[in-house]
Amino acid sequence: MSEAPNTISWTGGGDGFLTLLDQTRLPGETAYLNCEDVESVYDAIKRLAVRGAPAIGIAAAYGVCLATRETSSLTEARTAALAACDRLAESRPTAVNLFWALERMRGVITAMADDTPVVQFAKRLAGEARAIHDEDRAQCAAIGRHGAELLAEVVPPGGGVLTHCNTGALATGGDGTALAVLFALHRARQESNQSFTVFADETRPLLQGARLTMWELIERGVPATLICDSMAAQVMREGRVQAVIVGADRIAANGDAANKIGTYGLAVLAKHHGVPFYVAAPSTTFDLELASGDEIPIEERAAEEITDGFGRRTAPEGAQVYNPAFDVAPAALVTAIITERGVISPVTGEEVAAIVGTEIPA
Ligand SMILES: CSC[C@H]1O[C@H](OP(=O)(O)O)[C@H](O)[C@@H]1O
Repeated sequence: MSEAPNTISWTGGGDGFLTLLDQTRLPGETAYLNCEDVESVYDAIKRLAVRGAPAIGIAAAYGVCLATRETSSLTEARTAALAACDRLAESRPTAVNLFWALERMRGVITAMADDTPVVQFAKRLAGEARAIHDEDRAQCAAIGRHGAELLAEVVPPGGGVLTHCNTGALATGGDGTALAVLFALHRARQESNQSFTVFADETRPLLQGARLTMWELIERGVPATLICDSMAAQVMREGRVQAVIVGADRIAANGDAANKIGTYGLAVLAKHHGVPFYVAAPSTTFDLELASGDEIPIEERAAEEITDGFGRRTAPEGAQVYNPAFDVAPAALVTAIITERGVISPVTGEEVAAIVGTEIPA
């Protein structure tokens, strides 16, 4: 089983640079982007060269560190870093991890004493970005542990688990969220040869499932079957799936979870077929200021992602297109939310508050 891909890495100290595995080139090419300014990080997030709620936050945190290059005074460095936070916050609207990470960087920027040398300021920023990265890595491992324990009771030997989009090492600073659970369950079952199959939805329009999840699962030796999004109902009806597990980009205080478009439909299908539906996400994906999923901003993306999705135009000129990148699974359809702090079940505002209502580490 090969190691996790090097999705995001920072080279150097305060004057370092960010390297991103360009996910738009996978699985055919393993290509890296070296980012030395804020705008290149903004662009990488915008076009999903780096993607996935936790990974977006981590990349943005490192992006803020790039703002201090070419500055010679603390005032100049602080102004540039705060402007970087504002710019990176404009990249994508739904994944709350982006805004959580930027708020954390703003806290460091504003707390810095006025007589701090620029070199020390830059070093402190890089240290905070690295801490955000390291914390997410540990959160992924904990989500994997909690989730594998839960799914071990639900997925029999030779059973199946369906997942949507990509929630692995490519989407986080560690092994992933939903995929971390599946990697951990696979490791636990390897010794007794009681494996299971992952059914990966291709996840139109950008095919994160076909391109990225299948790549991660194959690389890690996890049995996987690729299906079209439209096949999920049939696969459940045939009894091939004993659980559905997905990630999240923003979870409201009542447990409503926004995730890649198509997730809401899977939650409805799972309910209809009596299949448990799990969401895996770190506490940094919760937005307790939002009472329900109705308040979660849903990103709409370019029509060309649908009309030109296979390298050629597949829809007639002038076709009207609607391309929401996310939808919301209501808490009532979610069996449990698996976090690094434990499992939220039943999914109610009270249970959410009990597990993540405490102070989210700053
Ligand atoms: C571990 S969070 C992954 C989450 O992010 C994905 O969205 P995108 O590929 O647009 O960044 C999708 O919603 C995944 O569940």
